[in-house]
Amino acid sequence: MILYLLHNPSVQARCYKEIQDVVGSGRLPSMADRPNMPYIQAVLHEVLRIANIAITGPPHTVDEDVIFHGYVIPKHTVVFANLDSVLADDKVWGDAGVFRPERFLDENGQLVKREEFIPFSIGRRVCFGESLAKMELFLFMTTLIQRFEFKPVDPDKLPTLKGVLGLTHTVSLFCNFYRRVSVKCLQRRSVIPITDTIP
Ligand code: HEM
Repeated sequence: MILYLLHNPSVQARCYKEIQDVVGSGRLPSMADRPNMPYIQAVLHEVLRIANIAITGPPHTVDEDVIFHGYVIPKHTVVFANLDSVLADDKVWGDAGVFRPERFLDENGQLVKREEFIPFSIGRRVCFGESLAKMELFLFMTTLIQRFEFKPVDPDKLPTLKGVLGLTHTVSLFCNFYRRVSVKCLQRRSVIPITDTIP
């Protein structure tokens, strides 16, 4: 998410404004704030869609012969579900390659559920940690954006959005964290240590 915020400073600014409007600077964001922060939720959805970390999910096998779209998949064949075939499909999203959080908002600015949003897969083996992951992402990102502004190390050269495909789909990121003035208002025990540049 930090990488996409570096590339989209106006999105970062709008996230910060929503945090200021709903939480302010005097306390930490909590899960009780989440329903009141549709824009940040839309940004998280868009990051999970466009930068899906588990493109195929783990391997599964079919436990009986299956005919799928005219193809015979014999019993015990190892199969991978290509989640990106939906998450990055222009026929579904129109402009799948574009980072556009608004696609998850309705005309009133409220979060909309899209059945094609499947970064955690679907069905019986859907990700066991989906709720936990969404909660962690919300709390981590709102807390970080409340305290820091993310800026590229070299303003003339943004880090690449191109991912590295391995067991998971990942990126390498170098970025500067600038402490926001408002952080002074937070209680000391809630201040986290920082370094200027994170790998
Ligand atoms: C952004 C974060 C995460 C993403 C995108 C993600 C995505 C996925 C995907 C695509 C699968 C494969 C589902 C399938 O086989 O069809 C999966 C499985 C699984 N995930 Fe996650 N996951 C995330 C975080 C977590 C976390 C935080 C936990 C646990 C604390 C977790 C626990 C699991 C488990 C246990 C399975 C296997 C479920 C099963 O086979 O029944 N995941 N996840």
